Amino acid sequence: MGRPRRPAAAGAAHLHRHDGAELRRAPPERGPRAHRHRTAVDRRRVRLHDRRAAGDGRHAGGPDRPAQAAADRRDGVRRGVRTGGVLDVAGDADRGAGAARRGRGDVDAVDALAHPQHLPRRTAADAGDRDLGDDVLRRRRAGADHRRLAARALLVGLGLPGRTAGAGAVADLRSTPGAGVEGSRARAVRPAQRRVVAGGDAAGGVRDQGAGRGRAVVRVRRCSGGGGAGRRGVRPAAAAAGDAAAGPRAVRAAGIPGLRRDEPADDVRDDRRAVLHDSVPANRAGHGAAAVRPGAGARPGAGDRHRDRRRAADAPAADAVAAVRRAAGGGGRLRADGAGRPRVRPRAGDGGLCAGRRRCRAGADDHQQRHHGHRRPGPGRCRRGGVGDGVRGRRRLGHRGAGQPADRGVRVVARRGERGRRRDAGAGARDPGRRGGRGRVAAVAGGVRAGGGRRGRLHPCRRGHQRRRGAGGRGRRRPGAGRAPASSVDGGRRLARVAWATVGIQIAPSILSSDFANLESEIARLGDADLVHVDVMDNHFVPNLTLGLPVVEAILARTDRLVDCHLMIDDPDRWAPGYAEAGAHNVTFHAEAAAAPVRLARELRRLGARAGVGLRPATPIEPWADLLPEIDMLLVMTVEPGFGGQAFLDVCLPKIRRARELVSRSGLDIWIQVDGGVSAETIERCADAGADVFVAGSAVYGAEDAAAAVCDLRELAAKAARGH
Ligand SMILES: O=C(CO)[C@H](O)[C@H](O)COP(=O)(O)O
Repeated sequence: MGRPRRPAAAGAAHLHRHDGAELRRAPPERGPRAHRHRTAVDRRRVRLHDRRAAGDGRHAGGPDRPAQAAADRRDGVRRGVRTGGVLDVAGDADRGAGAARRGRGDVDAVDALAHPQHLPRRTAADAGDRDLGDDVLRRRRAGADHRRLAARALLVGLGLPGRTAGAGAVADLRSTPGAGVEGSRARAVRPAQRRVVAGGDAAGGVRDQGAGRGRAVVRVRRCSGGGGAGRRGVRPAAAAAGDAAAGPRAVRAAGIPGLRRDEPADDVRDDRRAVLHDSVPANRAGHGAAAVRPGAGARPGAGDRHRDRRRAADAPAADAVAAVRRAAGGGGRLRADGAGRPRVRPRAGDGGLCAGRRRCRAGADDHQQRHHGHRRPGPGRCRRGGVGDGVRGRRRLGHRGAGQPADRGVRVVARRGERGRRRDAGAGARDPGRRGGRGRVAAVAGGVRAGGGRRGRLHPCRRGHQRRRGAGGRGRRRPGAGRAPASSVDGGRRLARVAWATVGIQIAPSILSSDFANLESEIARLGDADLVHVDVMDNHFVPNLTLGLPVVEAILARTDRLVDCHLMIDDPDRWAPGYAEAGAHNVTFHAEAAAAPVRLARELRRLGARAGVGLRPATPIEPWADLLPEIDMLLVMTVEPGFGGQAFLDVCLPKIRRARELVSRSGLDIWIQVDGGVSAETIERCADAGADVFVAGSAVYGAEDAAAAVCDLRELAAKAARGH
């Protein structure tokens, strides 16, 4: 038996949806049968309509909207914003208002601007309360074309779980007296003028002020706590755990038009903020608007400091938006040009001894007598003049000046009779701390050959086996130049003769093989080592766990050696800058782990470190050919990274050769470092292939005399390199 037909439409209530479609419903019949045919929404709507028709004073003359529905709608909008969007995201829309009310961002959210069919469906009950949402959406859509790329990023950002993306826009719709954008002139506007300047960051919020009073402004405010904001100032290590659960670190480019590559989640959030910010008319982009500039997001730990600097340097909001757009499109980044990287960090003193002494195996007084002709040098006499003042924690001076062509200064070997007198090279002088820099070291008969850094003479350990390396690649000995005397340990007398050398060969002992319980003394016994190689492993990128930033900071505080950080970790985009900021001389991240290597390299340089890129044995060098100008060092792994003491992989030698060819052809001065299984047996092969920085762990710390091992390795490498 069929269902009884509903009564004819005569007398039916006429309701209209917000799009104008008429809703025809049966008149409010009383009785159980009629109720069975109504949805819950229908029941409520019709009941309210009946009440209104009956002259219920509460709704007389008001919009066709029950108070509860208005509250629901407002709640929906609020939650839509909270999920990082302006309104409901597509997934929520498809699931209906209920889902939207739950305020969940959908990881697969699609671009609502590009696909209007995904705009949220609204019920008639919502129609009267659509002003805020529709207005915002309309404006967003109108402006979508010219900022499509960023808008996509925005909507990708919507897909980030609420804890991260959502926290970026904690909405707070309250009926409080209206005010403009926080920090700017407070003023009320008509509903049609509403604009969302939402986004902000984890510390930002959106407040619809005066909703329901005919005046509404969405207000950006800063607040502490909540979401990512609560992590501001927390050390990265602590934040890591939270973030691991918080959401993706990168937004996959695949399938997302406009995204050319995987983007770090943080950057996408920045883009999202920029887009939202862009919806603020220029004439209203006051201080409050500046609060949502890109980069205002809550990245924990060291990132905050970078961001704060960027923020301080940011131009007006419109410029910032443009910059972010550029960044989204072309891999650019809000950064300085990298020139004149300031790098200041505390350096430990050496108790009045020169750097050469620290590399010399002779006793302190013997060293002074033999190499300086006196028992104790005055400050500033030695190669690292000024450093050895015995003052712990003093800041290193003499940073490379802005615009200086990196490290081209020539070291000076003092002439006889000029001992202790430093020859300053003027503005082009290299940072004395950058001994291992890309420059050359030269001493020429009769005096200074070229404007060099503030150097003393070379320690004997380094003479005679240094080679010159031209800007065009691996250098040959300079024609006509004599070899440094085999034995110049004569108090400096022979230094009046020709002696030139370069710093082409560098030995970087890896503390991975040292006694971790005595790191300070283990580093102190490295003799003439150029760099201290620190292997940071996270048990994700490699199956081993070593140490992290706090230990590196401790090392930096206790040695004036140059620290070379090799980050074998996931997500270096996030963590590597912290090492640069801490004062590491060189920070190497792995090509296989970085989401945006160019951006990261630029950031590292901006922070004053050299940027290195590491390649596992199976990772080709060729894709990096065009990116060489962005980096300072290529690290060719000659073992699978993770552990010391492994056997050298000869199969990696061709890659070292190809790397050297590429670098030579580029005309750039880029170090080529080898790491893994480097020993007295293998170092010559590496040097012959073109490497110039050699990491050695077990070969140095496994030796009885670590300092002697360093000298021996250098000697072998230099000999092999001289063949070039
Ligand atoms: O990065 C490394 C391991 O992943 C180490 O630096 C390297 O292995 C040095 O150790 P050894 O010289 O003993 O091979």
